[in-house]
Amino acid sequence: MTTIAVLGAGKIGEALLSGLLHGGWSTADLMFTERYPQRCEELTARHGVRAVSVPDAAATADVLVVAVKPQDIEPLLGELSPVLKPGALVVSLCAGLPTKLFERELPEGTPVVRVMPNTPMLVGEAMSAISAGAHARPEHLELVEGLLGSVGKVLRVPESQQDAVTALSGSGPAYFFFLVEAMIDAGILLGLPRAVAAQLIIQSAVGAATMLADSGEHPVTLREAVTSPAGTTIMAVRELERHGVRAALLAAIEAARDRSEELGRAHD
Ligand SMILES: NC(=O)C1=CN([C@@H]2O[C@H](COP(=O)(O)OP(=O)(O)OC[C@H]3O[C@@H](n4cnc5c(N)ncnc54)[C@H](OP(=O)(O)O)[C@@H]3O)[C@@H](O)[C@H]2O)C=CC1
Ligand SMILES: O=C(O)[C@@H]1CCC=N1
Repeated sequence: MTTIAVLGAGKIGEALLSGLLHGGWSTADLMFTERYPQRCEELTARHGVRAVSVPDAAATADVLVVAVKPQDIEPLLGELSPVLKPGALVVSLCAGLPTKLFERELPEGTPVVRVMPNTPMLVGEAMSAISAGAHARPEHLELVEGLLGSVGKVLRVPESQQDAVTALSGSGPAYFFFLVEAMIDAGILLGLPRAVAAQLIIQSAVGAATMLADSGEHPVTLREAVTSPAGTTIMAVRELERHGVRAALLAAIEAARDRSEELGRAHD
């Protein structure tokens, strides 16, 4: 069995560990590193996965998944480089960071796969996009597909598209959460109890997402089916257009793409 070490088990690192465990991986095949002992104890208590040092992770794991903030990458790679086993696969989940940064800081020939996942991996519904670095071979991509396939869907993309992917699906769940939060507030505005508003909106989101995923219909067709002539929905749609919600989404996602590019350039 492949052994996986998550280097930096914060939000996404913990989501990956938890998703892998739910996807049938064994605690014996998983490990993580973290900076502070208290965080290590919390994670081990929650998931039964062991905390290790970076040298121990490098000595025992077949795959090292880097999940620290982009701003923290250099010290981690400095620690990892001298202890990395030849042939070990390095998988980066870091927004913006190009594979060439890892290849520059790690021993010559290290295979690197860049991944942009998202937090729904916690419930086995991640969308992950993967790109090979210069030394990653087909079997490395297949290994990463297998790993991430146990926590959701996986797509191969050219690395040049990863900043756009980060802005769309990496950050994407946050946009939906934001929308749900605002719609629940609208229910409060209309005088509904918060718990009722939350149930109405969350189930509507689940239903809409399931229709999008299962029907194969275009979102426009699905929206049109809700929008009755001279009815309620068209009144809401007119307000969404009047307030520039579509333009706001385009600008927001472009800003996220620009930030991803900027995070990468910071390490040139
Ligand atoms: N959150 C998300 O939805 C997604 C995040 N990502 C990417 O994943 C990475 C992590 O993001 P996120 O999980 O949100 O961030 P977090 O800050 O929650 O997680 C990073 C964790 O790594 C720890 N850490 C930092 N340096 C080291 C080190 N040298 N050794 C061990 N642990 C270390 C941090 O500790 P401390 O808190 O003490 O600094 C923290 O617990 C980022 O690069 C981000 O771009 C990608 C897709 C989605
Ligand atoms: O906000 C971020 O930078 C990370 C990357 C994608 C989602 N969260």
